[in-house]
Amino acid sequence: MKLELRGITKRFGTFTANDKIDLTVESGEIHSLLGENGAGKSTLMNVLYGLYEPDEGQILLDGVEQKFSGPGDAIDAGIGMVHQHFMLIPVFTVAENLMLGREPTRGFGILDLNAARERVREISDRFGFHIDPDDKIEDLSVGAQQRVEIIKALSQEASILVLDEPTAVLTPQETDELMSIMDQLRKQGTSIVFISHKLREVRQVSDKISVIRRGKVVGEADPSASNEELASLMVGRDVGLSVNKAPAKPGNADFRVQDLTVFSKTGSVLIDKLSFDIHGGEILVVAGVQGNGQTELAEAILGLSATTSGSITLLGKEMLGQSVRKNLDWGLGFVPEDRTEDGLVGEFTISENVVLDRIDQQPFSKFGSLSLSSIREFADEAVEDFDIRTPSIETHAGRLSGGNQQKVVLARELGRELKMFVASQPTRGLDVGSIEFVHKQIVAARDSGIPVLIVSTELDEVTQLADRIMVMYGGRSMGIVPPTTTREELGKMMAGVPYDQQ
Ligand SMILES: Nc1ncnc2c1ncn2[C@@H]1O[C@H](COP(=O)(O)OP(=O)(O)OP(=O)(O)O)[C@@H](O)[C@H]1O
Repeated sequence: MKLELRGITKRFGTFTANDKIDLTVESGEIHSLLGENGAGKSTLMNVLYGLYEPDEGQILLDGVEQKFSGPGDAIDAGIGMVHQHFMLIPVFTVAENLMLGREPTRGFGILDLNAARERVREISDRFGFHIDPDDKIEDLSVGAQQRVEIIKALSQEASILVLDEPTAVLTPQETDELMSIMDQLRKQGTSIVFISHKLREVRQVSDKISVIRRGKVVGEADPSASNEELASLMVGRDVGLSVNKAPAKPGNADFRVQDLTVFSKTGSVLIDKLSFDIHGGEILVVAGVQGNGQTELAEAILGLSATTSGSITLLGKEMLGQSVRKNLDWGLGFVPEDRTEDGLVGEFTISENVVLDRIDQQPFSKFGSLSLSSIREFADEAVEDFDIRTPSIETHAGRLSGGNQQKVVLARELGRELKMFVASQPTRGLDVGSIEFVHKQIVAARDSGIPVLIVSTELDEVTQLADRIMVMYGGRSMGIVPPTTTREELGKMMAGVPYDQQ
């Protein structure tokens, strides 16, 4: 089915998020939308999916104008959307989730469980998804859950599929699988609108690329264009795609982890007698396929893990067994993996979010009362320094684009005196210009002389940012290696082969 968006304008108050956007997606075409954080990509897709009513403009499918008053209408017209945060019910099976189908208010899509099972099998076989209709969602990997979302959309006869940053949460292998699924879907005539900040993927999979900047389409790019060309078209300036940093000048081993063991609620071992240290003025990047203990390591440092043994010390002080609050007050800057769950309070304003856990401290509180001018001043600086695209510092954080939410968290955590900085997936969802900026900030934190621990699944980020790399597999370290280690060697470590046995 051919999709045409003509002159779509969407305003939020006085702010124009989409400004007369024209976009044509041919039948069986993969059309990528490229644009910096806050450019208006998700807003445009929400208009297409009936979540927002445009202030101006038309949506045409095969030349016929559509009026959507909600997602139900868009689904009926053949539009499917795979959200970044999945809409599946974890305790139900794949087939049961399909039965629930559609939007909650619209009742059931497929009423008969056997029919739903059959539908899952048929679609899964046709595209090689390897999904069993009786699998429980909570038992599936993130990649498999995403395939269930795609099955759900296809079971509703979607002929236009919107994938909004689908690879942000995937492992490299899962990303490859998704790319080949997209290719299959295209061959069978499905049109796909693909949103990603990863230029390599966009170039690999697209038939066409449209670039959006500040709410306007600023041009089309050829998939054969170089990463540098795409980046500068997107951001409007040249972007350094590699990290510029002087060699580390490591000081003392300020941060030490000794025999750290972390247990799950059910008693299984998530981290197994892990020992390593990080020197002041050094960046250690913890690499590995998601789910090998990296998240648990970050959480243990913060003070979130319930059952642990061993020790974690920063400048000689034991952190394990302390409350989160104590560890933050001691000088730990912490960026969690999931900004919307753990990093921000969506209903609070940007000003409130940048001072969140320090609101009762100097200079934000004086003699027991809040100093609104200090809070405002700090928030203005954060917005300026971190280039947070927002109508105002009084905007609710939940209203910001994904990448800009991440910048709010980073601004808060880097904007104070730190003794150590820990960040999980610090550039997830960020555009290339913002990644360049965040990497500079991380290097600056290192150069202030503190130990820095970064958890990342992006190999490019791992090798560019690290002074040393620790690869985790099955809750253990497969070795601590220099950033010059080859991708092949790192790949083997990620698959569970210790460096000294290669
Ligand atoms: N409901 C809303 N109310 C007010 N402003 C909004 C709302 N939704 C989006 N915006 C604003 O519209 C702009 C575009 O946001 P959008 O989410 O479309 O960007 P994006 O291109 O998808 O960015 P990212 O790559 O960071 O996900 C942002 O400045 C955002 O703050």
